[in-house]
Amino acid sequence: MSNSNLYYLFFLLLLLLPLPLLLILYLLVRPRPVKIPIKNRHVFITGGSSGIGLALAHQAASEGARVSILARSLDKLEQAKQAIQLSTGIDVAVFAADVRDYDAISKAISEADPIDVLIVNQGVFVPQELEKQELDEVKFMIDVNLMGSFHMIKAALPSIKNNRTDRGPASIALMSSQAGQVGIYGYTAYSASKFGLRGLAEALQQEVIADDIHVSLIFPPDTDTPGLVEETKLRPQLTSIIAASSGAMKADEVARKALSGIKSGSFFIPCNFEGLLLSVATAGLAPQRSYLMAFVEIVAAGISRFAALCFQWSWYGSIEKWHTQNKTMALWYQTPPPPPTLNRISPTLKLNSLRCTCSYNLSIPNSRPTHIPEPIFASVKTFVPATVANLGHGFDFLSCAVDGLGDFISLSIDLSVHPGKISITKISGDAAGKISRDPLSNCARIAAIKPNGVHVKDGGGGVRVADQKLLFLWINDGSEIWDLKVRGACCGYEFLQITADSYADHYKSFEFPWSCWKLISLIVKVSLPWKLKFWNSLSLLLGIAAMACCMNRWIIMFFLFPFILTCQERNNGEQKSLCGRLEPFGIAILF
Ligand SMILES: NC(=O)C1=CN([C@@H]2O[C@H](COP(=O)(O)OP(=O)(O)OC[C@H]3O[C@@H](n4cnc5c(N)ncnc54)[C@H](OP(=O)(O)O)[C@@H]3O)[C@@H](O)[C@H]2O)C=CC1
Ligand SMILES: CCCCCCCCCCCCCCCC(=O)[C@@H](N)CO
Repeated sequence: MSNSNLYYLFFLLLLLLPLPLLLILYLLVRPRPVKIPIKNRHVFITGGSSGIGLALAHQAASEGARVSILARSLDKLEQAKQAIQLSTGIDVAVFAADVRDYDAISKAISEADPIDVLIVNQGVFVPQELEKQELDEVKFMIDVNLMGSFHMIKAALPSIKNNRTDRGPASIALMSSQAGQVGIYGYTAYSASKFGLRGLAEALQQEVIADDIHVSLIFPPDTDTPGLVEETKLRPQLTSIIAASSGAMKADEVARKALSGIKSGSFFIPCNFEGLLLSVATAGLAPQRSYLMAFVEIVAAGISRFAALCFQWSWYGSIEKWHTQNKTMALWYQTPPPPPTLNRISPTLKLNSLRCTCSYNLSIPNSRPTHIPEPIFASVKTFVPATVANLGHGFDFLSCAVDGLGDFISLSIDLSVHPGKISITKISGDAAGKISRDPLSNCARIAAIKPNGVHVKDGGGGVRVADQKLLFLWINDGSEIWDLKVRGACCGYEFLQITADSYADHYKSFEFPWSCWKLISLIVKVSLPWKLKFWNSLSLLLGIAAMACCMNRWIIMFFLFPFILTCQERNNGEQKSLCGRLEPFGIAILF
């Protein structure tokens, strides 16, 4: 066979290579694919009175299933029942029982119809570092999330198995969490309880496959539920930071994904894109019914491990950053800084804006730690009310600090409050669009200042210069210049609004090279005739086009290289054909 044919064969093979693998996987995957209908079948949902469980109950009912829900509080169950009745017209059976009480749930199950789809969804989550967490709380999570699931399944199995062959395939779905696929800071107990469910599910699937029962594990990310609202109040900051790696979802969306996963009998049910990545990365020895997913798992194995390592790199980075900041914060509080001094450098003329501003340069003695703590807030919006609420007795002023990155916060002060006190009526923050999902990189923040004027809270500091009737704030490293704009007077303090200019921004206009450059560009702008500008732009465009052409050729050469060689061979070494003529050029570019 000639060389050129070999090349074609090679490319053909490259295209066809996946097909045999797909065929093998199609024959290989176990357990076999299955469809689990829910219409007219009995779906039993634990924790069905709130959040994800409630959303599941709603959807199952609206798809024509007979639904039962179980939870501890009868009140919440009744409310859920009414809500579902209202929206779907379907009557839901309710069972009040605690999953930790085996007898109570056995009784509930004996009263319920035979179960076709059991969704073990109840769960509790109290995030806390293990060192700080009470053992009672650890036990509580393991008891409800893991032991509770054992109780439910063991109690329900006879009801699920009963006459199964006449009733079609059944499902046992367990509500895990993405924190049940990867350990997350602050979730030692929670993650353990959810990882436990995976072992339970993998083993159980082998035990019940002969009874046509199909096990699913659902892995939601943070989901907007009453449970999550409670959880976020207690969450360590690092837990929030790391959990934010996966986008938050609505309970309805999670329920939709979960239900469709259950109906298709999937063993792993991820709920969002990050969840899909996680499921691929943690596939391990889990059963897989879908040959397509098995194919993805095999092909993406290497790259998903790489992605996982990137995530770990970023998480450990956040943890390190957080600890550094905490250490500095502690040091900061130990050594109260000497009061900063205020030097007026005003008025100054800014070349770039031709604006006359009155600036104060606040110099801070070097006795403080040089690394300035940066408080970490989830976002200005969520932080602000919390700060106001946390303002302890003795703080008579709450103000805001802005770093040099263009963040901006505005306050409204209640002028009717009598002198000596300031009452803030509104605070709004805008970190110039820079509020990111990583709170560590957010800079806008609030400082509360005690009457003696030098106390620092949350990394801010302030000084009251009584005779100038001015209250000044510094927050960052002291190298910044703050512009104070006097907009009104209140309680003897003569400002309402602070805007900040960063050091760099402020001085940019005075630095020689910068001014010089500005001057030149101004001259060029004003004096360059339009014709010249036109030819300039044209030559630039031509340059870009030429570059693009080169790039293209490079890419073409790269892919066509083997073909070019074949062409050359076909021409008996004479470089007559187009390919032949291009070849030396291609080689030149390639090397
Ligand atoms: N929300 C989230 O961000 C995520 C949640 N999950 C998991 O999803 C599941 C549901 O969470 P979510 O909807 O947020 O939680 P909610 O707190 O909103 O609802 C929990 C449900 O479980 C019930 N429940 C709690 N403890 C028991 C118990 N001991 N016995 C019986 N029922 C109980 C509750 O009712 P009652 O209090 O009346 O007993 C309620 O119906 C949990 O397993 C959770 O771990 C997974 C990933 C993310
Ligand atoms: C290839 C690798 C991809 C990696 C993606 C990583 C994403 C991990 C995020 C984990 C989020 C955990 C949320 C737990 C939510 C939860 O269960 C609590 N709210 C309690 O209910």
